Amino acid sequence: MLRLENIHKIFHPGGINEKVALKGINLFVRAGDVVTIIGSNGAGKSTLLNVIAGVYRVDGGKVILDGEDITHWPEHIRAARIGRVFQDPLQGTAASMTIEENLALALRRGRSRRLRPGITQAERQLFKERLALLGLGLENRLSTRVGLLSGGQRQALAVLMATIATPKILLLDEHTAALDPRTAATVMELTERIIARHRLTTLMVTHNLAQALHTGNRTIMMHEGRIILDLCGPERERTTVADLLRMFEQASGDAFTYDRALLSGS
Ligand SMILES: Nc1ncnc2c1ncn2[C@@H]1O[C@H](COP(=O)(O)OP(=O)(O)OP(=O)(O)O)[C@@H](O)[C@H]1O
Repeated sequence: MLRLENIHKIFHPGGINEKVALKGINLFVRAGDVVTIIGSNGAGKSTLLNVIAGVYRVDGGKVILDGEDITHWPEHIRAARIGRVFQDPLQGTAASMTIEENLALALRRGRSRRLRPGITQAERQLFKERLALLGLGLENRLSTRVGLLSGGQRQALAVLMATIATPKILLLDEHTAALDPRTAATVMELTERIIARHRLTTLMVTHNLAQALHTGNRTIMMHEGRIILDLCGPERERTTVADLLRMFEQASGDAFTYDRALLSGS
């Protein structure tokens, strides 16, 4: 489904601030895989998602999505195939637009740059059905401006927006990290439900090591621009957070340092 071949990304090449953020990433993600991504600060996790989404051009390597070489496609063209949710609830939704306008934009993303006048009855029905699945009562508030919603409601809407056109791949970049723990748990539960319902191939960056192990079917660990660990199957099932930290130290020769990491849990 997604194949990354020898991806290199260098920021400010040749300058005094040169930073090699990705150093030859090779990754094959099968259709339906839900891969969690963990790693220390500055490991390259967000850069990796940005390279897949087309925010950053690569300095070497290929991005192949569903058999198509999308390495040189611009971000807005990839957007029709790639759903994305960011850490900041303000980033994925437009505050001054209503819930249904946001969903209409998401549904038409990458297809037409114009917002067609009006929203059809069939679209409105679809929005209501999908919003009802969130269980937050938003299906009765289609004309509410998104700026009036809570952070959690807004992030739940962002997940719905990223998935309403059934993307080939869903990219989640610490999308619950800015929420309080209870709201984060609710949004995570909704996210898992949506992924399962549409069997979405997903890459999810998380700072929560326990969550990384119990969400999805595979966990990769990054450090200094490389993938240093790739866990799936029975080996992953047996792995605890303490094992992960030990594995990190063995593979990187470093202590795991991550300012937002949640290390508790098994
Ligand atoms: N736009 C940019 N310009 C210059 N350097 C960048 C840019 N984006 C990221 N970097 C650098 O590239 C490296 C990887 O950053 P990235 O944000 O991908 O790491 P990360 O694993 O997501 O880190 P964290 O979990 O701390 O957010 C870091 O050293 C970072 O400072």
